[in-house]
Amino acid sequence: MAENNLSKFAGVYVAMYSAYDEGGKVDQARVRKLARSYVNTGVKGLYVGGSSGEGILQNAEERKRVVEAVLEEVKGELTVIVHVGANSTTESVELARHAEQHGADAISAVPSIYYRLPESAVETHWQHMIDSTWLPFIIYHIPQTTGFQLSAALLGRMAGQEKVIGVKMSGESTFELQQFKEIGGPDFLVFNGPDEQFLAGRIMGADGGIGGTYGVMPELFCALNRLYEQGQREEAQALQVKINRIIKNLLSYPSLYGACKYLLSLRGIETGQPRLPLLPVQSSHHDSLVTLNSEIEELTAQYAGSYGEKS
Ligand SMILES: CC(=O)N[C@H](C=O)[C@@H](O)[C@H](O)[C@H](O)CO
Ligand SMILES: CC(=O)C(=O)O
Repeated sequence: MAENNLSKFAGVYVAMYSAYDEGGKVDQARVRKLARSYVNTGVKGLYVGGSSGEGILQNAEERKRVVEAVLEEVKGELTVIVHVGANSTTESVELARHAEQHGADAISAVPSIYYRLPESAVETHWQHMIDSTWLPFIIYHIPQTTGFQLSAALLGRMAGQEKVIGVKMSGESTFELQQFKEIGGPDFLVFNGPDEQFLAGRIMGADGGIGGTYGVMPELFCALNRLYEQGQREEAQALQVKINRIIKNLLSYPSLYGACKYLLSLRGIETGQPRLPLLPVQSSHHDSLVTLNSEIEELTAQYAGSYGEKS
């Protein structure tokens, strides 16, 4: 099994936003349209219900409706990883079983948040999810938001299980990323989290990336990934710099997701507003986002010429 994991799962994954109607309810038709828009961009798959997907701001029924819509739309065309982490273990297990029943390719989870849990509690939490399905499991490590530091010892114990195939490394240290790869071994997948460091993460051993801003520029991240794989270091670095100007711009709005969702709406893909407490974009920001959208589209067209074909 282990050898196939790398080829089955390595690659670029959009951490997909959720889509709501104008009243803020999960809108399955909109979710499907958004998921469909990523087919043929070159991405390997979708990561559903994570940070960008606002899974922790939704109740279990809403999360299930998002997952069902994505899987009905793109199952078999894109690899779908479902984030099932919820604060209670029971709810996480329920979501894990649901993801399996509906044909997800893998599940993933953050630790339970709010309580400052000892490592043994987080381990138990994850273990219940792992044991509840036959699906591969990917740890979601994002210490700057969860406060949980994944130790080398716990990672080692987790990676030693056949079902635990990888870690999404959203911490900012590429040294730690490299250590995770070393602990997990060559067949253990490490996904780069910080989009701003995609290239750095790949150089230090990441097998791909899962990121929120990929959702508004998937082709650019696929181009970056290909430049890295083809050994075109200077071109890859130049593209990462251009991408980072876009990300820096996106991070200047009241919420990153509000800005990204507005960009999508400019392309005819309506996903509603982010959920409070994540702030919506304000009308005073519309003009600058229209300009940013044109910049992204120009850059995408530029790179489509030389690197846009799916390899
Ligand atoms: C902290 C956080 O949410 N990190 C995300 C995932 O790892 C990234 O995709 C960022 O949203 C992105 O790098 C923009 O800073
Ligand atoms: C960014 C990311 O990976 C997430 O939104 O889950």
